[in-house]
Amino acid sequence: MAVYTDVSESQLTAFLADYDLGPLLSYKGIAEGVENSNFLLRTGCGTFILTLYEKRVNRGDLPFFVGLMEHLAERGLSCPLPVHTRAGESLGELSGRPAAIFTFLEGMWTRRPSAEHCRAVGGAMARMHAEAADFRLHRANGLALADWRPLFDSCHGRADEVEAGLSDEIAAELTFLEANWPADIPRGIIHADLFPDNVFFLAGELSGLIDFYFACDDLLAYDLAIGLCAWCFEADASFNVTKGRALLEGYAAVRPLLDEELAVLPVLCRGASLRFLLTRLYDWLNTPEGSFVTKKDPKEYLRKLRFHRSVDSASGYGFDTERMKA
Ligand SMILES: Nc1ncnc2c1ncn2[C@@H]1O[C@H](COP(=O)(O)OP(=O)(O)O)[C@@H](O)[C@H]1O
Ligand SMILES: N[C@@H](CCOP(=O)(O)O)C(=O)O
Repeated sequence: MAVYTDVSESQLTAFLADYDLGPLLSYKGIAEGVENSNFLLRTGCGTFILTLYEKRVNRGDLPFFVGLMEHLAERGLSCPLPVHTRAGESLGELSGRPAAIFTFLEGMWTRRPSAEHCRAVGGAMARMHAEAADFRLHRANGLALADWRPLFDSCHGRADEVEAGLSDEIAAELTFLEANWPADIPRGIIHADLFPDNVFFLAGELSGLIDFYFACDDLLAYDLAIGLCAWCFEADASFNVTKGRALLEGYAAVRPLLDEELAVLPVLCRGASLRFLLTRLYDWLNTPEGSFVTKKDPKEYLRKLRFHRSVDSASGYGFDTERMKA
């Protein structure tokens, strides 16, 4: 359960006094997510999400995140909208943390993604990339290649507590990625955390995207690599090529992929795996015992990383150039 900061009824009532949302009826911590504290909030005006921003979110980035959600919603992409105070503010302070209230998005995330879910996610990701292209704000990726080594340095001494030899394996992977990371492929604003728990479906249709708090400027195909990692593996760590093909086809139907992007997909997937391996490793070693959060397993991403090392072209992810041209 991700609630790092407690909120008392009197604090919340005082916070809500700036909004036109009617009286507070109830609120409770949400048992999902790992980054921020989220509460399901019911007021006289309906159901909302209250978010208190925690460790990895910089205050200075909040206008980018909130503005991006507003921009995408204006373009017809379904995502939470910040609720404004009577004074027009979308960000405030609650229990010593930056805080905001968002509209509630109907739908549920899927625990068992099918190929059709993957196709829908690919399409939504490509639409997000296209619609965000003219968003006025920018944000460098705070978890890009250059940030992985310092993150590793902060926990490499204890990495072997998770698996023997892990420290050496990560060090070798970092060296490979630093020497082989692509540069000259299309860039833009990416979601950077489009995992199944951040995509809602309702009656079988994709109903919206949430959790834009890693969104940033980066390689568009890196978002696809994150998607392949997050959506297309089975519980036994095998890669499902049918799901991979569906995700890539769903994306390419909206924004065709360049040969240069397809060529570097295996490297981008290795990078995406290492990025989530490292943040999970850091959290695994540093989250205090007794915290109200379900820690995510770093070894899941070690297994994914090892798979990507065996792939040498986009066809290994199911991409079929002839089929896409047909
Ligand atoms: N706008 C929203 N509408 C409905 N549910 C939401 C909304 N925002 C968050 N949630 C719920 O809160 C959970 C955690 O939100 P998320 O943004 O993923 O948190 P974190 O930033 O901590 O990862 C989601 O899995 C979802 O159940
Ligand atoms: N998706 C990341 C962790 C970030 O969690 P989220 O709740 O913000 O999606 C992972 O799986 O490691």
